[in-house]
Amino acid sequence: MAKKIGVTMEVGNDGVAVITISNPPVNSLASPIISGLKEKFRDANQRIDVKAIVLIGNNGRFSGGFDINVFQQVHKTGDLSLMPEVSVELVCNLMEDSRKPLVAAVEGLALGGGLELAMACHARVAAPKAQLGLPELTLGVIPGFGGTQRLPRLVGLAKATDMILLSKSISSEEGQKLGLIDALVPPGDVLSTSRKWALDIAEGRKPFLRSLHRTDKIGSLSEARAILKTSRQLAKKIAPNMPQHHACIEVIEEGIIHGGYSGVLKEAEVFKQLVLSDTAKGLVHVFFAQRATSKVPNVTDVGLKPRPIKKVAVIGGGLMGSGIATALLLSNIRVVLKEINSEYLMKGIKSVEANMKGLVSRGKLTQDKAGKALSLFKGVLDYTEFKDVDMVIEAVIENIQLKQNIFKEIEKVCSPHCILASNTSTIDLDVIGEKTNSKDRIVGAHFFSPAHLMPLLEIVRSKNTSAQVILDLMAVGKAIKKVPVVVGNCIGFAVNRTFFPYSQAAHMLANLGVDLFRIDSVITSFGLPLGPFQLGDLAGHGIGLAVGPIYAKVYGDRMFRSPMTELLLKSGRNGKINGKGYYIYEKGSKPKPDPSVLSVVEESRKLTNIMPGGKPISVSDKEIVEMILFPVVNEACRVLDEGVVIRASDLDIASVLGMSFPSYRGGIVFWADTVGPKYIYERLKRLSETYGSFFKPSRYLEERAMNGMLLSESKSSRSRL
Ligand SMILES: C[C@H](O)CC(=O)SCCNC(=O)CCNC(=O)[C@H](O)C(C)(C)COP(=O)(O)OP(=O)(O)OC[C@H]1O[C@@H](n2cnc3c(N)ncnc32)[C@H](O)[C@@H]1OP(=O)(O)O
Ligand SMILES: NC(=O)c1ccc[n+]([C@@H]2O[C@H](COP(=O)([O-])OP(=O)(O)OC[C@H]3O[C@@H](n4cnc5c(N)ncnc54)[C@H](O)[C@@H]3O)[C@@H](O)[C@H]2O)c1
Repeated sequence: MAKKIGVTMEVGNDGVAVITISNPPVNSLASPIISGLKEKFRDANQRIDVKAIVLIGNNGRFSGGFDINVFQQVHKTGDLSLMPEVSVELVCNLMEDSRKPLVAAVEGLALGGGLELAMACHARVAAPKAQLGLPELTLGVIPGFGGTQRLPRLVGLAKATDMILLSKSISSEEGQKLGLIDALVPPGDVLSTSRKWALDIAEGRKPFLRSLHRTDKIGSLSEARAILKTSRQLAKKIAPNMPQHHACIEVIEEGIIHGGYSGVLKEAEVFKQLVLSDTAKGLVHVFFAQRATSKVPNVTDVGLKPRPIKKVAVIGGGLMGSGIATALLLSNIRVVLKEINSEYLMKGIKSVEANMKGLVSRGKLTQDKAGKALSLFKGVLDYTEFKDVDMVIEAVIENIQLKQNIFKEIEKVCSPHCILASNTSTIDLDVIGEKTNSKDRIVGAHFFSPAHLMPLLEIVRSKNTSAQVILDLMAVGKAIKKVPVVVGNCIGFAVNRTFFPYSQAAHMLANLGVDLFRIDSVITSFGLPLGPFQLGDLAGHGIGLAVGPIYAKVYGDRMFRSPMTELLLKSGRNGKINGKGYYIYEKGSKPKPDPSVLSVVEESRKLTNIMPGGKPISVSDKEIVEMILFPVVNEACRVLDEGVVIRASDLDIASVLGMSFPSYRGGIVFWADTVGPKYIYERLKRLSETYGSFFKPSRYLEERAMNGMLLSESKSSRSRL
């Protein structure tokens, strides 16, 4: 059925014109909606039978804001004229300055431009639990329909800057306490109350308030300056590489000093500059890339329905199993946790409890909800409880035989519809399921540590996994608030495989004489939260040593073998776990670079002996970024070439959510396309001539560079999924 897009107006016998936005699913403000709104407001203002106006969104959602597809079109074409003029003509002239009162009837959500339209009305009536916010900064822009000026005037400057800079939405209940919402009424009464409110304003029983004209919540100039100073410090901390946070504060300040209308004009100007920034391009790409992961050919488009998953068994209560159990419990899924003996079981149960406690102490979970989640949890030492579980997630130590035996056992005790998932990081799923007759039910559920916090879930599909099982796991992933990305079966899957050259390149640079703390600092300035050495400390060097040979077996032709990890472990440094790695870890303080680790580095340098002429190489910060991240791009090319991901943007999302690659750079492939495949190819070629095959450009990269194609272009990519 075609989507019904448009704006309608109906005038009732009471003289109230109800203007309705219809653009499923979120009533986004696409161009026809904006022109429709202009037309209807003009019409309502001219008609003598209209005394007052109510603005509402169709199907219980006010509006999800400006149509983000338009940003994407502007990015593709560079044509800013695609952005309609809204903030003055529609929002100020036709709405806020209208002679007839205007009330917003807010249901479901009012986000971005949606909330901005509501704030231009003369009152707001809302249903309970509606979501209100200005999330524009997450898209690399600032609110552009007057939100930077009206929100501070309605809720106060401190709260408004907090909501805008952190893109935090609030509920309509909180909105009412703050003064953003004038009345909170049951869902069925929103429209009737709004009509009455609009008439009350028209007939002088309620005040005719124009948000932009208000000053009562702004405070004195010195108070405002103090708040903006704190906001600038916050922006520097949370978004050092992004322009929109600072730009937004400047725009808010303009309105404080020179008045709201002046602020609106500056807002429109800055908004247009930011739409074309690289940051906006990256973040808008990530917005759509994340949603695209829900579309899996032959899985989500063949009429299958996800089956309900109510009870899950987790085998292994170590680091991963306890995190996975926590994530499931938090979404009200019953969990049985199986361990090998009561001591380990108690440890696993305590870890789950500690995870919950951590969330409560950080204000992310109420004590009540934690208690409810734990009431769904049971520890076991045998398979009795497995007979009625809908899914098993195996998270025992990385041992092929052990996993094979476990799958053989659970196949016998679980029901024939039960999904059999493994959280393995490195073992081929076909091998894990080798001893079973249920290969279609075997699937990888690859979580990232800590599993209850990290947002990515790689769903690993073997050649036998059924579409129904993939769909069910996608639904569970969403239910536990992860972003599921379906990937193919290979060593390292999509994320760990793409990023295995990350630490190896760092080791090569360190062995070439570059200071390892400088490497970490250059990479964090680029935007990754941890440099490769600190990341190694966090994961634990024992894991690095165990996994190395597995990768070497398959990708040996492009590995840099460094003795540094082994030397590090020999010197008693296993990273954060034992308080000592490249950095020193002390409770309550930030990791400190440990100068005494340099003797380990020196020893490694002697053994590898790769410094040209025995002297440290001299490299710029830019070269460090390239030498570390271009090999990652090179591996990403192989992942695309082999069809390990369905589309390039899936790898972008996986890199952002699994490796914390900066979202404002759009993910690993998007960033590489911004830099240019030809440039990356030429740099890698030069590097491979100097430093060997670790840097050798892949065939896919070479082809794209030679043909002037982007890495993300799908022409020759062959998905194996
Ligand atoms: C000038 C102004 O100041 C500028 C702006 O207003 S910029 C826009 C500000 N608004 C936003 O950032 C809100 C973005 N949207 C969201 O956060 C969420 O989509 C939501 C909370 C509205 C709904 O979430 P949810 O129900 O989980 O649905 P979700 O899957 O995200 O979206 C449903 C569909 O609507 C689309 N959509 C959501 N918001 C959209 C928007 N503002 N524009 C265009 N499409 C949008 C999604 O792309 C998705 O499309 P698909 O089905 O084809 O993949
Ligand atoms: N550590 C990570 O960052 C990470 C990330 C993703 C995936 N993984 C994978 O997750 C799995 C578990 O890793 P981990 O780091 O949690 O290991 P871990 O050593 O912390 O925990 C493993 C647990 O499994 C238990 N166990 C062993 N045999 C068992 C059996 N027969 N029945 C029940 N319990 C049994 C052990 O007692 C132990 O508590 C591995 O396959 C690993 O590759 C690890």
